[in-house]
Amino acid sequence: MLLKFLQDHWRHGIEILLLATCIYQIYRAFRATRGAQILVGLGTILVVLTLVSTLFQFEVIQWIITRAAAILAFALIVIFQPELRTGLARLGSNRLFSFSNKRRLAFVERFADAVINLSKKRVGALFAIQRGIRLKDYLDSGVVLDAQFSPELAMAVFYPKAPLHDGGMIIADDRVAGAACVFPVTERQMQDRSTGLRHRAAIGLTERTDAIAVAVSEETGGISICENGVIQRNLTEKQFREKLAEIFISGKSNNETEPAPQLGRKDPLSTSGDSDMVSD
Ligand SMILES: Nc1ncnc2c1ncn2[C@@H]1O[C@H](COP(=O)(O)OP(=O)(O)OP(=O)(O)O)[C@@H](O)[C@H]1O
Repeated sequence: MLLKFLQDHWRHGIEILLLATCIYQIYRAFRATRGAQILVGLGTILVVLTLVSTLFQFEVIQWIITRAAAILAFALIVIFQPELRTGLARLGSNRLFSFSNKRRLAFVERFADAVINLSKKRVGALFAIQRGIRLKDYLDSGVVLDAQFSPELAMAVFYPKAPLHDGGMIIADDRVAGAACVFPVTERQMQDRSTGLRHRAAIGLTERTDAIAVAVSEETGGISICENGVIQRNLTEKQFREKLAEIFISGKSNNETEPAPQLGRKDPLSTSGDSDMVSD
């Protein structure tokens, strides 16, 4: 009986699985974009209208829906062109870092040390770490460096009176690609009205790309990490190291919460001990 059912319907099963995977991947790629809510709203209206008109046989509404569908599809492509670009770029990106595991581990240690030192000294900073999607357009807005990343270099760049402190640093393949880069600021309304431009730029960049953004607040020393347009603010030193390990070493996305290996806590620039971050 069960065998017969499987024989008759295995194609449908695979079809449903394929469709569900596609819809989920498209949803994942577009969910952080500006037009996602509008699309969901429009889709819901269309589905409800179609169901109601079919159920009650409202012929005029059915006629309008069929005629309008093609025009609507074309209009949506034009209206949501920026979102489509972002979404398709995310879809094509493998979200992996192109450098080897060993180099990645060494970089994560150095990067964590750098951010924690900046935080302790309350030096404001913004980093973007490139993954699958290239950040070339944003690099063009700043100054190209192509240098080995080190906590000392990060401190020198973001030191308040340094010429390159304004803007963000782009890190690609564990090297500093450039600094003083301008990132796109999110257009979303923030629940927390105190979220300034640095943090909005971190959110904006990760909405449009698969990069990881890290911001250090000049005001409070708070460390924030941003992935897929979702910001986690005021992380403690331990939380920050764990989050980095989760992203770089276990390769988890920001919704997956399995504990990650903890990184070391050496602190080459700081004179103080291993205390946790100052929070807002
Ligand atoms: N679009 C942007 N791209 C990159 N960096 C930016 C951008 N906008 C602002 N910044 C950087 O952020 C700095 C501080 O901006 P602002 O004070 O509004 O941010 P904030 O989120 O309140 O951060 P903080 O807590 O450090 O004050 C600016 O001096 C500039 O260096």
